[in-house]
Amino acid sequence: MVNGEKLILDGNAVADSMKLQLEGRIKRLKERGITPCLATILVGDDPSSATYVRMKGNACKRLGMTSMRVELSASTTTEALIAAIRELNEDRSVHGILLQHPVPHHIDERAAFEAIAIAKDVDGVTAVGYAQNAFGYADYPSCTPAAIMAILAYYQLPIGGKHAVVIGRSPILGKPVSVMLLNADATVTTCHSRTSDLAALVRMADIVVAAVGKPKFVQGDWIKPGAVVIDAGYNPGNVGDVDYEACLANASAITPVPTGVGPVTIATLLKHTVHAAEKLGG
Ligand SMILES: Nc1nc2c(c(=O)[nH]1)N[C@@H](CN(C=O)c1ccc(C(=O)N[C@@H](CCC(=O)O)C(=O)O)cc1)CN2
Repeated sequence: MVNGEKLILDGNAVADSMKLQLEGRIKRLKERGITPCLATILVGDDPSSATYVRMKGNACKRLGMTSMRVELSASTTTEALIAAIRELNEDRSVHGILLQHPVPHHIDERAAFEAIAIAKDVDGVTAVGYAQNAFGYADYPSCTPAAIMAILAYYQLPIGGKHAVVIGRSPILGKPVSVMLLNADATVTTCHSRTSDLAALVRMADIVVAAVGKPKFVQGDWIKPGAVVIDAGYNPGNVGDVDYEACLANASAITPVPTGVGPVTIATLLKHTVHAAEKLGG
């Protein structure tokens, strides 16, 4: 979509084109008696997480895939969560496993992520998955970073030789998207809470990726005229990490929230699950 000279990067259009490409693959799997199945694990009762998990289940259903929902109480222990993950690792009907982040604070989330079998790590959260992504050959790179790359590719926005500034260094977003942009030949600066003069660094960026988890954090006057702005924020109330209207004034292209990175994240998860079903079979 074009707004004046601005390109509004439409995540629904990208997601629809990805899902269209999956239809034939799912049909062929079903002819072999295999229905791709995503297992989602939700721990606790965070309403946003419950919404995202429900959206993932619904997206599976719409494409003729199945989903298995595991819901554990907020008082679940790390050990009980790992036991549930190991059961799913052994279940031949399950092709992909997604542990919804965040989990309650008393749980060792890293240990739980590491319990996911690499063959079923369709969310790209294990250390092995992360390392494979860093070397550029992961089957299943983390979904939101892969979604960001898919949006840039769909709109043919050049990455090579560009200066990308990533705001955030989380293990499933900021770090992996930094390495993916680096592998696509960008010069990457990864910023975080201890970065000094963040605004000055962002002003030098050709591509800005906001992955900080703070509503409307990125200010319009931080954006260099003509920069591409990707908002990977998902704060309560469907508010992104970017002050959209203010950043739109300077950007050449920008993702909105909602309907930007979010739908492509889910389409990426489906794509990874179909790929896992093709590899693992029934
Ligand atoms: N294990 C994981 N946990 C989390 C991930 C992840 O990739 N793996 N990402 C985020 C949130 N997230 C998926 O889980 C997510 C957030 C938002 C959307 C989305 O499509 N949002 C819609 C609007 C939603 C609404 O209408 O309520 C949009 O942007 O249009 C998808 C996925 C945290 N945890």
